[in-house]
Amino acid sequence: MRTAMLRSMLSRRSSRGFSSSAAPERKVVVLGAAGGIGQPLSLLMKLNPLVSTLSLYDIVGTPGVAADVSHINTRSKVTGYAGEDQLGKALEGCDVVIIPAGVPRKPGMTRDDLFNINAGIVKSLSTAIAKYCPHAIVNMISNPVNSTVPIAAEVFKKAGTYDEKKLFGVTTLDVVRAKTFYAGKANVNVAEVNVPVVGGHAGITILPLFSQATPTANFSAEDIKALTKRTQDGGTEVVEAKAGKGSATLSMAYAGALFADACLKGLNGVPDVVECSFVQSTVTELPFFASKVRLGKNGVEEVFGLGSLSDFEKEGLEALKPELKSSIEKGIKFANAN
Ligand SMILES: NC(=O)c1ccc[n+]([C@@H]2O[C@H](COP(=O)([O-])OP(=O)(O)OC[C@H]3O[C@@H](n4cnc5c(N)ncnc54)[C@H](O)[C@@H]3O)[C@@H](O)[C@H]2O)c1
Ligand SMILES: O=C(O)C[C@H](O)C(=O)O
Repeated sequence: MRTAMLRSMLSRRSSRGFSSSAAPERKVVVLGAAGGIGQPLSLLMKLNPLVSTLSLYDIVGTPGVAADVSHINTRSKVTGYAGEDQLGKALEGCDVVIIPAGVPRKPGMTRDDLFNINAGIVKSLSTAIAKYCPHAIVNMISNPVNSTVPIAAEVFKKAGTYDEKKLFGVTTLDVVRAKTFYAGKANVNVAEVNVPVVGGHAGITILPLFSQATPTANFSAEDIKALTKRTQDGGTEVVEAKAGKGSATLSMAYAGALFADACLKGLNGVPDVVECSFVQSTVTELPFFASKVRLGKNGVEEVFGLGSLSDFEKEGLEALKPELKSSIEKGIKFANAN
């Protein structure tokens, strides 16, 4: 897609209520900016008129990405930071921190197989966030999200900076996929489709609520089962197609940019910004759970309940709880043991 088209698309989405010159100053940082997700996500954040300062951090490779992205003639000023000694500068004054830092899956792996490497990365980045931008909104992309979000929460609690309204596991890609697959099957305009996706972000913990999808479609139980499975296995579909060269990067960058844009709109006081996200929750007995949330000036303004579920979805909900509970507990245990 040509840059002008992308820019106009994003600015139409983003500037509701603001021209870019009237929008408040907002600093956004991408941690892991030189990676497969980080690079296209940095591009999309550069196109977002709600961003005034774009900070790009990675352990290596960020100067090149930052120089490249910085030539795009949009509002934000871009700075690249490479290596741990520059992490503080990258984070200072940030309103939104987006974290796609960490290793991706290869075929045959589960997201939990990434825990051993990514848990440590997320823990050290969260420690730095608590120190340098304790009031920032955090968008966690690094897998396994079901564990990395609880890790960040524990780190922030220990540092005395935890604000449950400001920590988000990014599950937007599940919603993006559910919308695409539903629209394709129903043969309706995907731009008009809405599907809540709840639970977590791994396998059966991803629970799309097709009974609440709009516009409604008359699908058989078998169709719903197949759509649910395809949504749950969407990440694996990409991992297998990439055959060892990583997982979803482009669709994830799109989803990450959508979610960060929603957070910025919320911060800027745009009303009725609602997205699904994995947050601290009392919707079920689990301490973290993805559901629809309303975003506002303080981050999460309201966590919505699940609404009415079909019998199939009720079964899915009960089935996902043990796995999600154990992934959450694994994250909490790691953060407190190390
Ligand atoms: N939430 C989701 O829906 C979703 C979707 C796709 C991928 N992911 C996850 O996102 C993560 C990144 O995927 P990718 O394809 O971009 O991987 P990648 O390997 O292409 O990029 C990761 C980047 O992180 C950087 N990095 C490593 N340690 C770091 C640290 N301590 N600080 C800063 N940067 C660091 C690497 O240098 C690299 O540039 C993976 O864990 C993947 O599973 C999540
Ligand atoms: O599947 C993965 O490992 C990456 C990501 O979580 C996804 O859903 O695409």
